[in-house]
Amino acid sequence: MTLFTPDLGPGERSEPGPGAILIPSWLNLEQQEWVVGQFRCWTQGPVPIRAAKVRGHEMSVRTVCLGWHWQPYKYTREATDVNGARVLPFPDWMVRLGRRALRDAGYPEDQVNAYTPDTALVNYYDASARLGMHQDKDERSLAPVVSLSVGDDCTFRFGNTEHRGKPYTDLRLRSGDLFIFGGASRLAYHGVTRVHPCTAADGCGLDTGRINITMRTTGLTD
Ligand SMILES: O=C(O)CCC(=O)C(=O)O
Ligand SMILES: [Fe+2]
Repeated sequence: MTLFTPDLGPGERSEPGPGAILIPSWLNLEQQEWVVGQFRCWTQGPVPIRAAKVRGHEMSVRTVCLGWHWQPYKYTREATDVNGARVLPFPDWMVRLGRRALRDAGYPEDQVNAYTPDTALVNYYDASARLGMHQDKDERSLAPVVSLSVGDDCTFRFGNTEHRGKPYTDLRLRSGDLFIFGGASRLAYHGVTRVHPCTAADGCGLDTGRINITMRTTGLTD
């Protein structure tokens, strides 16, 4: 296991894998707190936050979706595995935020402007939640996935595109960090091996646990 611990200042970009970009403290505390406020609204419904079931087993992570509802192996407009309600729309501000993420990561302006994510998976991890190694491949588009974290730190395992095993790199994602799965890393295996309780930045808006938002492009039309 390698531990990727670049000595990065806030906002400094690094590339832990080809096309994978990490920018620490990309969101400031005020923005983090605002995102947490949005999260609290999203969890109120119409589709409540829930633990998805993968092959009959509840995940330890709980998820609420925007734009399209993710259930293992597919996206639907209605949360047919929860209460049948239509998920909240994908907010315009999140499209703008996604574009700013790509711009700050160094993407060319034409790709920045073309970036139009249409779904977000918003995960909540309590202190014991984990996410096994997987690829984000239920989307038909290979547009980059933009990930934002708020709250407690986690150990994020960033692997290879072939299988769940080594080589992988363990890196610490902290409150406010931006991570992008693009280019050759778009289909890299990844997971969360642990959450580090009581490490959240003071003032981030979340007392316990961790929120992660991944915005994605489904490639689907109604
Ligand atoms: O929580 C994270 O940092 C990653 C989340 C993730 O991989 C997913 O929702 O597919
Ligand atoms: Fe993922």
